[in-house]
Amino acid sequence: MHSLIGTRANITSLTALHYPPVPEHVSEGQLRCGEHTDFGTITLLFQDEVPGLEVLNRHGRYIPAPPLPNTVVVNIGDLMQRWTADGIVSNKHRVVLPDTEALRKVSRRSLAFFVNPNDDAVITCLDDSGKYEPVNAGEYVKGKIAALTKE
Ligand SMILES: O=C(O)CCC(=O)C(=O)O
Ligand SMILES: [Fe+2]
Repeated sequence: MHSLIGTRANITSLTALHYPPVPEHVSEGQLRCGEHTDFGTITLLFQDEVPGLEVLNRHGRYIPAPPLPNTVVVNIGDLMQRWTADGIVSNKHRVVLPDTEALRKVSRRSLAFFVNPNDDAVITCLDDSGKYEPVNAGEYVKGKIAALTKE
């Protein structure tokens, strides 16, 4: 399913994210990265030392996932949720602005390794429950990315 990582037939990507210092005046509720789920299989997220990442827990409350030394955050993607028929859930997450003046003055950097199945993979529920319609992985993820850039 992931055998073609590194070729044009699989859109797994390593993305370098840069959040510039926070301007002095920001709108109410301004975020560095809005609430979302990732789309593919799993995401490996490497954060620098600037906090802000939050994950939604099962009680519907956002909790911080602060940077810890030598620690990688693993987010589950939507295709993994479909594959496992909700056995593993793609968790919502977001990046908020830091509380302190000092941390607002510095950039935040992270590296996200978005792991995706091969473009031609068909993702069906592994338990044969049919809870989700089979989807073509490439079309699914590319469609979600296209919808993002339309917003
Ligand atoms: O920068 C981060 O810590 C999170 C980024 C993220 O969730 C994403 O790009 O999907
Ligand atoms: Fe994400």
